[in-house]
Amino acid sequence: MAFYEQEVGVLIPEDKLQARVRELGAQITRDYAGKELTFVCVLKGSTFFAMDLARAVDLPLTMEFLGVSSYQGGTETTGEVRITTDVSKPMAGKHLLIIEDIIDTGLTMSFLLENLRARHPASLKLCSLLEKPSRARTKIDIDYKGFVIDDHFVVGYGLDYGEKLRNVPFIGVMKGK
Ligand SMILES: O=P(O)(O)OC[C@H]1O[C@H](OP(=O)(O)OP(=O)(O)O)[C@H](O)[C@@H]1O
Ligand SMILES: Nc1nc2[nH]cnc2c(=O)[nH]1
Repeated sequence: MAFYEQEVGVLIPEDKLQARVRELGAQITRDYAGKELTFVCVLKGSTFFAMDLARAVDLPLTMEFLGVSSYQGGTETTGEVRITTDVSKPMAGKHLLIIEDIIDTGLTMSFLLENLRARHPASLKLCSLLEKPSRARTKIDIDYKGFVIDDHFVVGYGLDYGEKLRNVPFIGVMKGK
């Protein structure tokens, strides 16, 4: 029995996740053909998704990582978004695709879009595995979207509960919460 089975129920199973990742990868491959694409992966939550998606994109892409934190390990946003790790190169003139795990209130992405736009990229688009529209506090346009979910605090496939459970292989919900 896996360590998480007693506390985590399945919301989106692994095979459905992987199939959707392959579809998104194919779409991104078509849309960015002939362009130099840079993934801006948002730490820490998007890492599992970003690694699988990168392998599903048939283009010579560049990977950058940008750390932001606002939940501080809890289940409610603090409302204060902080950059914890910045990208390693200038972003000016590049075709950027932000890779995120979830758009919930939208506060993190609103901050990030403004921050990256100010660095004058050639283009800036957003790919998010999940969207939770019921809790949106600001409108975020998602160019590539995996799944729309109801109002659950989800875990797994990169998403944490108190910094744990990121290595659960599916998108899950906490049982009894
Ligand atoms: O739309 P919002 O309400 O702003 O929530 C979305 C953000 O919350 C999570 O990050 P978190 O601050 O928990 O950091 P982490 O990715 O390191 O877990 C998640 O990875 C998103 O970046
Ligand atoms: N783990 C986790 N982090 C989040 N950050 C914003 N929404 C969520 C969520 O549902 N789960």
